[in-house]
Amino acid sequence: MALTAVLRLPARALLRPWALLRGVALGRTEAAAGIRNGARRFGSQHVLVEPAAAAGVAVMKLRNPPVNSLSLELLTELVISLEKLENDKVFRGVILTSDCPSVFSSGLDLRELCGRNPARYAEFWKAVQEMWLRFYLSNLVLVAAINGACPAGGCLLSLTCDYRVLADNPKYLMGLNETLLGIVAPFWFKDSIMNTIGHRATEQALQLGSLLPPAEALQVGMVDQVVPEDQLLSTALSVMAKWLAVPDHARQLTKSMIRQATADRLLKQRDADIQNFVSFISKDAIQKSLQTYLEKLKQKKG
Ligand SMILES: CCCCC/C=C\CCCC/C=C/C(=O)SCCNC(=O)CCNC(=O)[C@H](O)C(C)(C)COP(=O)(O)OP(=O)(O)OC[C@H]1O[C@@H](n2cnc3c(N)ncnc32)[C@H](O)[C@@H]1OP(=O)(O)O
Repeated sequence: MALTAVLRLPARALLRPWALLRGVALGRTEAAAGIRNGARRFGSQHVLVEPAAAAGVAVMKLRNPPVNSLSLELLTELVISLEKLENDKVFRGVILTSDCPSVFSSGLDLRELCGRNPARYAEFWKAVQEMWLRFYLSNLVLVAAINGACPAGGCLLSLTCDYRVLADNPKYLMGLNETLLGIVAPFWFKDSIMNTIGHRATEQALQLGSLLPPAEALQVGMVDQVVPEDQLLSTALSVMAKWLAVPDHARQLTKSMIRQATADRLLKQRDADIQNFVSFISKDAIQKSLQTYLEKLKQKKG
């Protein structure tokens, strides 16, 4: 970026060099680098963050086409983006949504679970843990505006949020379907859903690997609201306004009081959980199941 262009930027942009550096790294223009109508905007390859119409609110969009599978890169960028927002005192709430048509997130990237070496599995699982811990314990208000299918790890990501709004479309199925892939959702996936929909509903949803359409997701409490697709963002903003009307310190301490014990269960055994994952996913039978599932997904089109 030329010096003259830098000098034309508002002073507050210069106080946040990461926003500029990101723009420079991506070779973008001044507007795309983060300054549009006086509002900051930043992005990485797979996560786009822009200020919402409401003060103090950012919209974080997943953009890993075609289906926002949670690769190591996307998971890492999600955590970095959230951290930037948490460190920027301007922001108090984030609306999490998808930039890919009709899919919120297809869950963990199956290519990360197949045919890799143990070190890579361990690195990937650490990133999944990190994403969950950082989003689950974030002191920002997180509202998921779910604008597409939301299976497995995608559902987990939405469960870290304080509130979920789902667009009303029968194709937007949601749930933890791990058992249908022949794999097992770890205890902290189970804790996330059980804290949301309760014990009995979890017994069914998790064992059956249920993917629920909007009306059923609402009925069981997996989402808090189902709205027509064209009202998704405005609803998320209204919800956000209600949550932001509460003083931050009181809400944050309350959130932590409710969620910390669940997070601590993982924090106390992160390494063991990684080892468990690596040995489970490396088994021949599990690899076979996953390969078959991936093949079926690919054949679906043909
Ligand atoms: C007792 C000890 C326990 C220890 C536990 C240890 C480990 C296990 C835990 C692991 C937890 C795993 C969590 C996960 O998240 S696994 C991922 C599960 N995800 C799914 O089942 C969703 C699969 N995808 C779909 O159902 C659909 O793709 C869709 C999201 C509904 C979108 O449908 P559509 O728009 O029709 O797109 P396509 O199906 O045509 O897909 C387009 C291409 O994307 C590829 N794809 C889809 N999903 C994934 C994925 N998750 N990862 C990688 N790639 C994916 C698909 O194959 C197509 O590829 P192509 O264009 O090359 O054919």
